[in-house]
Amino acid sequence: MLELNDVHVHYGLGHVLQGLSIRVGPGEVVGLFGRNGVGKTTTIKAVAGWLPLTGGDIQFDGQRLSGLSADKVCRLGVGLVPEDRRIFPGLSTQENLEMGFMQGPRLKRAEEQSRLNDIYARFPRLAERRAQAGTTLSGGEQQMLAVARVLLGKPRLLLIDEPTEGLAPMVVDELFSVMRQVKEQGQSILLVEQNVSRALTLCDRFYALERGRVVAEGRTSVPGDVDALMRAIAV
Ligand SMILES: Nc1ncnc2c1ncn2[C@@H]1O[C@H](COP(=O)(O)OP(=O)(O)OP(=O)(O)O)[C@@H](O)[C@H]1O
Repeated sequence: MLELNDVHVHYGLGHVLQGLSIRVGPGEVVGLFGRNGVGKTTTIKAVAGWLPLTGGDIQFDGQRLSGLSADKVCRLGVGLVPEDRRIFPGLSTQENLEMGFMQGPRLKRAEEQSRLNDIYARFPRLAERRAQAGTTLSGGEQQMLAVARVLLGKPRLLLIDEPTEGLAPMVVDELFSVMRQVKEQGQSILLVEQNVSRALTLCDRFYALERGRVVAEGRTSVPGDVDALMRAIAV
């Protein structure tokens, strides 16, 4: 479904992704792990069309993503939940959610309403706070809002960057349960997460990165693969 082939990304002279090749299959949850600064966020941003490639290519369902704008990538069914959540100041929770419709194909008002109702049923705390300014929600609620906003567009692939960073254990549980539901509905996820052991309970497969390249990969169901991952990312 998603395929990165020999991808290179530079920030000026900094060669951050140095020939990265990974893939995500339909319905799969794939973890991207590694120490700070190895290029995980850069990978997510490159897929989402936020950063240009300096080499290689990215395919999604047989279509070339590299070179497309972030907007076009989104319309093809790739939803990004960025690390910094991007809650719009001055907008209510509901208005923040509705921004999720701006990026996808144009929908009839009735379809938008029905998707909003589904989201509020799944995220009752957002329903209770629909009129509250998005930036005044708690960290956990803001993260739920960022995930819910992307889910409104019904992407086939979600890119989720460190969703649980700085959140209380109960909120982390909730987020993992939301991601599990997403998986059960057949949507794919490429997940960057510092809480590796927790992420492994959700992921089907994983990659470990080191200096912008894959140094280990495998399946969570294979203990030897997990051991190799843990060795690769040990500090
Ligand atoms: N806008 C930028 N300009 C210059 N260098 C950057 C920029 N963004 C990231 N980098 C550098 O690129 C490298 C990879 O960063 P990236 O954010 O992809 O790492 P990461 O694996 O996601 O790390 P972390 O776990 O700390 O978020 C780092 O050395 C970082 O300092």
